[in-house]
Amino acid sequence: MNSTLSSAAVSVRGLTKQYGSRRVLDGVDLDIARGETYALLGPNGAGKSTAIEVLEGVRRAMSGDISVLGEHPLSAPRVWKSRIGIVAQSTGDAGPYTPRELIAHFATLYPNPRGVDEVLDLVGLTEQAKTRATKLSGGQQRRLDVALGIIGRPELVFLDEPTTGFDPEARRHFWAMLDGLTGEGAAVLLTTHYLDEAEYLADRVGVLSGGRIVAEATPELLGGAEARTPVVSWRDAAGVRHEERTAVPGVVVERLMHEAREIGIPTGPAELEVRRPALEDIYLNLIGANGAER
Ligand SMILES: Nc1ncnc2c1ncn2[C@@H]1O[C@H](COP(=O)(O)OP(=O)(O)OP(=O)(O)O)[C@@H](O)[C@H]1O
Repeated sequence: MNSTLSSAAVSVRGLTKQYGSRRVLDGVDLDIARGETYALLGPNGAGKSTAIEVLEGVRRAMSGDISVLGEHPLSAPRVWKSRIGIVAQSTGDAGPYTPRELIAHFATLYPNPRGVDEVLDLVGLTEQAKTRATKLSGGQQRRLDVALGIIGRPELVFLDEPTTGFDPEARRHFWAMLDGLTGEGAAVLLTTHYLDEAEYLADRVGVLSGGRIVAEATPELLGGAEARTPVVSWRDAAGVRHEERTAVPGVVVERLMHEAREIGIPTGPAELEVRRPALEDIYLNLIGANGAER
C-alpha cells in the first residue's frame, strides 16, 4: 500500500440496492485506500458485481453515501471516467479488430495512456497482437479485457473476476502484472472466487454475504487469529477421535507420541494429523455462518 497518499480511493457507507423486491445489498460499508488492493469475496449471487457496478456509475444505488476518487459516480465529471479502469465480468463483441487495434483505439480516449506495446507486453499478448480478437482463446480474450482496463493508467481499477479462464501460468503472470500496477500507486478492487488469488494479491479482503460485509481483514487475519490456529487430530487406542487446537502443534505431537510409546505403541497414535486452516477454510466457515446465497 502507498502510505504517502492517504485520501480514500473508495468510501462507501450504508449502500443498499434492490432488484424488484429483492434486496441484494443491505448496508454495505467499504473503504479502500489509494494504492490498496482489496479483494471482495462472496458466493455466487452475493452482490459483488452489483456493488462494483454501483461504484463504476453503471448502476444506481437505492441509498448510501458513495465516494469514488472523491466523486459520486453518477454526478462525477467526464474526466473522472478516465481515472478509473474497468474490467467487467463479461465484455462486448470485439468485432473484426486485433488486440493492437483495440488497445490503440482505447488509448485515444485517455489523456495519459500507457504505450500500446507496453500494455501488450504487460498482459502477455505481444505474440497475439495481430490476431483477430475473436480468434483468441478465452484466457487470451480475458487478458485483452484487462489490457483495455489499464491502458488509461487508472488510479483505481475494478477487476471483476479478472482471471477466470486463465491457465495457471497466465494467472501467475497476471498477478505479477498487478504487482506492477499497484507499485505505481493504483488502487484495485478485485472480485475473485480463487482464494489463493485473494491471498496473494490483496492487502485486505472483505466477505460479502447477506447483503453486507460480514468480515474484513488482511488475508492473514480474516476470521480472527484463532481461526488460523492449527488443529492436531488423532484416534486414541480405544478408537475415539480427538482434536486439539494449538499454537504449538509440534509440542502436542511430541506429547502424543510420548504417551503412545508409554502404552506400547511406538508408531504413535493412529491417524495423527496437523491441519493449518487455509483462507479457503476460514472463508467457507464465514459464509456458512452467515448463510450462503444460492
Ligand atoms: N439486472 C438485474 N436484475 C435483477 N436481478 C439481478 C440483476 N443483476 C443481478 N441480479 C441478481 O442480484 C444478485 C446479485 O448478483 P451479482 O451479479 O451482483 O452477484 P455476484 O456476487 O457478482 O455473483 P457471481 O459471483 O456469481 O458473479 C443475484 O441474485 C442476481 O441474480
